Amino acid sequence: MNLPFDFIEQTRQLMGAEACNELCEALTRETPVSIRMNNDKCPLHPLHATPVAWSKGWYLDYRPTFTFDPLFHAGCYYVQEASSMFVEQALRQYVHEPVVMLDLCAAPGGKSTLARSVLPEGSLLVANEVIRNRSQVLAENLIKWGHPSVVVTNNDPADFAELGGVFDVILTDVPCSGEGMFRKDETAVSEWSLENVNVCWQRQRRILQAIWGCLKPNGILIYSTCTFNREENEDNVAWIARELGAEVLPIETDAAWNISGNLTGGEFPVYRFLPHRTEGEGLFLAVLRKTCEDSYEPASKRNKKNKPTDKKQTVAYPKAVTEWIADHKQYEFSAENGTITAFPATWKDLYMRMKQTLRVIHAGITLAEQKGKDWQPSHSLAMSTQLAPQVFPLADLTYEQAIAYLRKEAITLDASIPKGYVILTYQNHPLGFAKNIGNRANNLYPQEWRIRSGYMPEEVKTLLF
Ligand SMILES: C[S@@+](CC[C@H](N)C(=O)[O-])C[C@H]1O[C@@H](n2cnc3c(N)ncnc32)[C@H](O)[C@@H]1O
Repeated sequence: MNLPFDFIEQTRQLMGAEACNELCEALTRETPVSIRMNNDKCPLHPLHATPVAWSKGWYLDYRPTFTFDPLFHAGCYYVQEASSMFVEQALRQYVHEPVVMLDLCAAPGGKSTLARSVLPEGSLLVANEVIRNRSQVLAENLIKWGHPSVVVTNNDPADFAELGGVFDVILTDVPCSGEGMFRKDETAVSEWSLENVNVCWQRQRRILQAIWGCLKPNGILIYSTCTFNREENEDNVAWIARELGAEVLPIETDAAWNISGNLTGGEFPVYRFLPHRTEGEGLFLAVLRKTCEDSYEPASKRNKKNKPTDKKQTVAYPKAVTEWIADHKQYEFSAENGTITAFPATWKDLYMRMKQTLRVIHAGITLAEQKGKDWQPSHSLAMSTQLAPQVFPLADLTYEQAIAYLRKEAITLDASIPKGYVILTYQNHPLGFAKNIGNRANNLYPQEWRIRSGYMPEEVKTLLF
């Protein structure tokens, strides 16, 4: 890999010649493979793996063929590079009560799925992505993760102003110049320039400025990038503290983790993962508490004339559908435009406001979609940790059948499986629904999520337990 001359020069100035050389050498090495288990679905330890010290993640000694691992599609784990898992420490050390958290720049969903596993039960997570096709990937990953207290939106940061200062925690994992991704992503190297670093730090400030009023006074901001330069990191943290009004908070760490601190001589604590010192990609993270008292008033208070809501068609639906999830009394149900959704009742009012002001692309559990006179159970229900046991018959698939199902190919089930909607599982983990009509079963796997590759690796390495 040919690192840009200006990058080497900038890094040498920041950390000195020796550290810069070590970093550049580390950027030529193989990227470690790491995953995080979804403990709500699969609380197992992978084999041939070592724990990530600052998180509940695992480094694998081998590289599974994730696309061809049915458990990956079942949401049993997420493939995430290890440094990013440090967000877990920030949340565990500063969030102890149920909160409303916004992950503003969330796609593809690594830190959102992590946050959803770590937040105290009773919390609501709003995961947002401004780029439309990336927001679909975000929704897919959060649906597979299966937690019901999630809203996925596709909005520009400025759109959140109408909601008001409703968030206790905001994570801004901002778009950056990506120096920490150089060994993972060659385009990060080819697109890097000093001009782009300038564009990035200014864009990051605009994003922070736009969302700051949505954070409650005393709320927590987690600021992170995957780049090394000071402009996008320490300089931006100093700017947030000074211009927006915040104090920078420390995170307790273990010296053995080899995390580096502030490289600019500033007094405030920041956490840098440098690939020559820690086993992972580049990450910068800081935690701030909002000290200024200002936050946005919700739009309904600022302006009595509320935005007109979409004229959604509400329809009647069979109450039996509500029993497809466990603890259904904890949920509010709505049936709009041929889709039945269950959403945690605690957050009903906020959810209504989000539907009025934001582009919500997924929320809670999508239970069923209307097909003629029939209510067809949704994939989101199959993926949900709240799926009620014993409502649908189960059929456990062989590896070959599971891959065929995930490719959305036709499948035939054993004659003992009852007709009607069936949950197909692999190693007892739900993969999705099929409608068994006897001589064959209609494959209800979402078309857009299917495995597209016709290739089957000669040696299939899946995750080992
Ligand atoms: C570093 S990535 C997020 C990675 C993600 N947090 C994760 O852990 O999987 C930054 C994200 O910000 C989005 N983004 C780009 N421009 C943006 C903007 N102006 N405002 C908000 N987000 C933006 C990008 O599309 C990208 O998905």
